[in-house]
Amino acid sequence: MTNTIEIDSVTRQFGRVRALDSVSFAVPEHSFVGLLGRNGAGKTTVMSIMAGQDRPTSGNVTVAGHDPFEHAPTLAQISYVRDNQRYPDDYRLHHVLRIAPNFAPNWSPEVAAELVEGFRIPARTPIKKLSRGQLSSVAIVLGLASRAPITLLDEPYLGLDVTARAFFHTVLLRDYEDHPRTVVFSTHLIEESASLFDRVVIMDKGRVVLDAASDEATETAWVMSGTTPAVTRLTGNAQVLSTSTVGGLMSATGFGALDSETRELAQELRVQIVRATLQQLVAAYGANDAASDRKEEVRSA
Ligand SMILES: Nc1ncnc2c1ncn2[C@@H]1O[C@H](COP(=O)(O)OP(=O)(O)OP(=O)(O)O)[C@@H](O)[C@H]1O
Repeated sequence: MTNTIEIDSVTRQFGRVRALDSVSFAVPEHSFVGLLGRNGAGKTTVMSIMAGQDRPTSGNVTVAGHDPFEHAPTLAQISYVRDNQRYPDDYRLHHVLRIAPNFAPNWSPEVAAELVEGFRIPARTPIKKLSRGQLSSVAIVLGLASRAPITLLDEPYLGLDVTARAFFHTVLLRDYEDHPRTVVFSTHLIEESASLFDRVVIMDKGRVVLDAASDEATETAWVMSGTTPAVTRLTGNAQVLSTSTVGGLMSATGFGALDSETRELAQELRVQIVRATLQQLVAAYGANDAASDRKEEVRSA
């Protein structure tokens, strides 16, 4: 499979802050990748490098075969949605919709019209007076109606109400199926978006801590709950990412295949083992200080 985006040993230093620390991962063509992690993990930094708006301090980035920075043919293939989009003061929606197709050769007026109506974006209000959610809606209209081969969505949901988010998912999935493209999507609303992703890249403290097919990631992650001594015994040799205790009970979230012996012992000790959700997995990596010191190798269970 061809990789549309390749990030190779990328480091980005802002003064004393190392926002990205030797980050490597690839985004296969026409895949839908969830870029996840805690505040400050480095998601926006890596996305703006992919979008050609910033350059790494060291390392290499290839998008559609080129370094995207100031490379016009590559930039023309990218649609980048983030929350800091600025518009001229007197702009209203129709100004944006008139200009956008000049930058997007695959522009779909039908998708734009459907989104504008579904999001209920007011046509006459100046863009600078729109609400937070309405501003996000305008950015999403640009991001999706562009039908860019490479679509980068950085927290596109800010301020969007629950109905708007569900509507956005429906249009996004339908249009992605009809017009396949490579999508990188960063969000903190993990449960809501998990079904969209075929791959997930989890970052923490500027590093990639997990890069896997989403099914594989959750099949290999587990949550054990039971009495503290029992869970402690069972997790003795396992890779535990985070634990919490309440009274005499413990819950541990971990990653890695569990053998049949461990599962039998769990039954004996009345420890419940369930598959972790993507949200539990991301939360566990974010709570684990050791995880960002290594990148997990994914093994099938
Ligand atoms: N221009 C900058 N100057 C200094 N530090 C920066 C700059 N841009 C980002 N950082 C720092 O780099 C780190 C990564 O920031 P980034 O915005 O990539 O995180 P994020 O994962 O997108 O977070 P969030 O989920 O909160 O949006 C943070 O510690 C941030 O403070």
